[in-house]
Amino acid sequence: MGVRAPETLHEFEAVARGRLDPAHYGYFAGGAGDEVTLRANEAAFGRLALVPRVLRGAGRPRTGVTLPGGRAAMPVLVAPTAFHRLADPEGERATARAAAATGTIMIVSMAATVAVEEVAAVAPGATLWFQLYVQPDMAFTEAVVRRAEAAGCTALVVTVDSPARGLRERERHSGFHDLPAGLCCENLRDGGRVRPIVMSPEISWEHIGLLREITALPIVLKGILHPADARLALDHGAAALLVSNHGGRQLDAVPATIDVLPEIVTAVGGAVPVLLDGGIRCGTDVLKALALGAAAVAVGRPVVWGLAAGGERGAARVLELLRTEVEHALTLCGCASVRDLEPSMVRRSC
Ligand SMILES: Cc1cc2nc3c(=O)[nH]c(=O)nc-3n(C[C@H](O)[C@H](O)[C@H](O)COP(=O)(O)O)c2cc1C
Ligand SMILES: O=C(O)C(=O)c1ccccc1
Repeated sequence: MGVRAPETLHEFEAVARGRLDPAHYGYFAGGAGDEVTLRANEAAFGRLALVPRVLRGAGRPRTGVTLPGGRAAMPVLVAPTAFHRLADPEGERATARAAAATGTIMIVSMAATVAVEEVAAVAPGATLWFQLYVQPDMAFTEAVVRRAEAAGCTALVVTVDSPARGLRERERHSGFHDLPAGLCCENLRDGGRVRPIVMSPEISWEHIGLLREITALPIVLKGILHPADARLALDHGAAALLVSNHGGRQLDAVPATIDVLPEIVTAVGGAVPVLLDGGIRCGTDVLKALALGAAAVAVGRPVVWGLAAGGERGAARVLELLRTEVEHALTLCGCASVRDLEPSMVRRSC
């Protein structure tokens, strides 16, 4: 039997599933509650159609984008996901090298299993942003921010959809409870111990104000779904917003991200870039989000599937697949760059 290399993101998931410990697969794949939102993210893209333009003589499209935290060669970033060493022994080192090879930005999770300094050191060509859960102990939060700055991260992505952890049945049933011995959240080391990540309902806009004073890094707020919060984010000095429902892992029954994107884009009114993650599984999904006003998107699980299927090469292949699919779809839509996409090129198909 010939073993063909995976050629789509869904094929990468199938290969990863076969290679991962079932408990770890359950952790990566699962969502919260009945997984309504998890399914909705992908399904909502399926209900949208692209309407191409013709005869524009656009030439070979440029896929690059410029964002507050730097430039990316394609409008697809690596979303922050925890625990990459469960998928591959090199963990986040491999992911960062894959991101560097594709010329895109990796958002390093606060819950990474390799320290941010080491991720930066082994992937010198990578542009890294750091994802932060604000910890109630602001002195410790500041220490983590300083580490990210010193490691060379160029933006701070503050996750705001997690005042508590989502209730994840699949994770529980598949038997994932904790990291195995030898692995820990390296960015939470504090002297001789590793602190647990606290998801606190006490975190408020005041903390975002404090962060603004602590750091000069651009702050991206991740997990905005309500237009009123998008406006508050602008008032509090956010440099960009990331429309996200945490891949359906926090509150179940929230809308698919692509369905709320237009409202958020309208509320922001061009003041800052709006990014989106959740359910992006191919190049045309990327074009749909960009046409509806996203400046870029991010992918979470697909990168983990690449990593589990083939380490650094697998993760790089997933990102390269997306890059070529985006370039090809732009060509077929008559676009010279991502800036030529506009809302009239997307319609509901059912
Ligand atoms: C296994 C896993 C771990 C995640 N860990 C984090 C995290 O540490 N911090 C964070 O802000 N978001 C985390 N997320 C959410 C992702 O950043 C992102 O919002 C989501 O995965 C996007 O959906 P997608 O997987 O459909 O692309 C995680 C998601 C997954 C699947
Ligand atoms: O699993 C997650 O989605 C996540 O965000 C997380 C947060 C802290 C530790 C581990 C994972």
